Amino acid sequence: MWALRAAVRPGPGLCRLACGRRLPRAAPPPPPPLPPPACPERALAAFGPGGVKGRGGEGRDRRDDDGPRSRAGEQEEEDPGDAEQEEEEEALLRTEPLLPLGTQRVCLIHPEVKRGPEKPKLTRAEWQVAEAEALVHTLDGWSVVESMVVPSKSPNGKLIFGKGTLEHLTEKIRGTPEITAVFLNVERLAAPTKKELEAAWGVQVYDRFTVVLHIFRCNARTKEARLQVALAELPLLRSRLKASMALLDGRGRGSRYIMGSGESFVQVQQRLLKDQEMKIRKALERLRNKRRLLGRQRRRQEFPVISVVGYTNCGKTTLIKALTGDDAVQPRDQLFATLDITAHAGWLPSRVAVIYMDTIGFLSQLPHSLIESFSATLEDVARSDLIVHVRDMSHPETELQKASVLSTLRGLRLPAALLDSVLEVHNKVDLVPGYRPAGPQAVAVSALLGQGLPELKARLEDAVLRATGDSWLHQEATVQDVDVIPEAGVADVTVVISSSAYGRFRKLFPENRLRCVCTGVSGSPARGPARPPGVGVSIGCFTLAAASPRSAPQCPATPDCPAATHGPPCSSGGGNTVCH
Ligand SMILES: Nc1nc2c(ncn2[C@@H]2O[C@H](COP(=O)(O)OP(=O)(O)OP(=O)(O)O)[C@@H](O)[C@H]2O)c(=O)[nH]1
Ligand SMILES: [Mg+2]
Repeated sequence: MWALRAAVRPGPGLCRLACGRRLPRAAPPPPPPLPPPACPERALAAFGPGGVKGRGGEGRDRRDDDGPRSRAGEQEEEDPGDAEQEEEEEALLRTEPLLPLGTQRVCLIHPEVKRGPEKPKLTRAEWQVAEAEALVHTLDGWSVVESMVVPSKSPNGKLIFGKGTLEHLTEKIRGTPEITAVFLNVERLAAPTKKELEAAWGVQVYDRFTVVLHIFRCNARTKEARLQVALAELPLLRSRLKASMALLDGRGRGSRYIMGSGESFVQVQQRLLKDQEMKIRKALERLRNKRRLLGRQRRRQEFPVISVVGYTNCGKTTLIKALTGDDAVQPRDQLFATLDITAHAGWLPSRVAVIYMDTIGFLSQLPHSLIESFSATLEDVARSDLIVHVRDMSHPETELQKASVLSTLRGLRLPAALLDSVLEVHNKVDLVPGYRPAGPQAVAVSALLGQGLPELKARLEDAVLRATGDSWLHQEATVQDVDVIPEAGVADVTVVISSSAYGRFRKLFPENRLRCVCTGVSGSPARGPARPPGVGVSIGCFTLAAASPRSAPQCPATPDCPAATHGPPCSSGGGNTVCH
């Protein structure tokens, strides 16, 4: 199994870093130009079903992405027991489109609340219109022919417009034959309101929920994301059922029983939807359990994980592409291009291998059921070592976007330390001439042009080391030598450390992948050149998966030191032990 080769950045800065919770991975001093990870896909094999992108891009038409890039996914497919489940899960996914295919010329109506508690803060109507237009443009063949901001007292109520406004709108829409549909920029339209407006305007009327859901449906590729969309769609199906029920009732046919079953048509439909919901939830739970399991494997492999979050279209994927050099990653200028959490291997300056997690973008007023169904996907964010919050500094609503992202992050109930250590990356500064971040907390970059990346990488490294406690040995001991053994997937770090510090080290990192192999007493080593007496203990650290500390037999000479599987047996004396 591949493992991290090196992790500790040499230099005085490390001494300041506090001790953390993970095993240090040491790196050889002055790092040579960095090669890409020798086997990143193996490293990435620990990622969830369909959630792995070793080298690969994104594309809305690539529904088979669960496969080749996800080793975990491949394994699942190989298991014949899974075939039946896969079939069942496929059956739960609806295929008919939510919105009509082909060209649509849309009239965008944005109801604006001018005062009162429903008046949105930190934003302006024209920005909200711009975002709604971007949503429409995300749809293939859809364009906006007319955008209108219309006063409204209660955009989310049953009566969105006053009588006069409604008449004016009806006249406008009916008098513009190019308009084939209306996008009413409200979160959800009640079924009767939708019906009423469609009858008045003579075209289909869509709300934000339906449009966003449709985009999600188009962009979801992994099974989990697709099932999440299917779950989020259920309220829509229920309200459609309600509407058709009202219609049937109007004709006096709503309560007719089917073939003596004791259930009316509507009751049958409701039951089927309930069954459907239960099955989707079960299937999602199955997939999530797999993802959690794989997440645990990933943590065992000790790769620091950096989650890249931010408002949709802020440049998350572009940044990951720039940081990893993965040419196959395909950022796209559209909202919700990324819907599945994907993992990408990269290297920090001192050859610390890290995993970047690309995440779904946030959106203000994201429909509730969508947030709910996708929140599990964001579980991975909660388990990362560091969160990078990417912001589009060229966007007029950048502050609102930040507020929206932070409120979503807070809703994820992240560990306080993780939330406090969020690193802000101010992106797209090439579009804001002379931009300087206000405080030292943020790093300004242009992911597209590669500006500011060296500083960002250095900051990431500091933050990762701080978070993972990699600095421990550098702080508490003197690192003398680092011997990287790539074929074994380990690094052998020799340090000089006092017995008491060594004891603390073993206490602090009981679950680590470290294996120390004792070879002799300092001053009279069993192997290698003599060391000055009283210097301390040299520890050979075998990082990551290749070592299996739990199964290693105990060293006969030093009870707290697992014995070597190679090299001479260790010995101790004079209060010191020499280990390799
Ligand atoms: N000018 C400029 N454009 C950028 C920069 N970074 C990203 N972009 C552009 O912004 C658009 C969106 O980039 P993505 O990386 O797909 O954004 P994202 O945050 O991953 O978007 P979603 O996955 O949809 O949430 C693309 O057209 C990028 O080329 C930058 O630094 N400067
Ligand atoms: Mg993206």
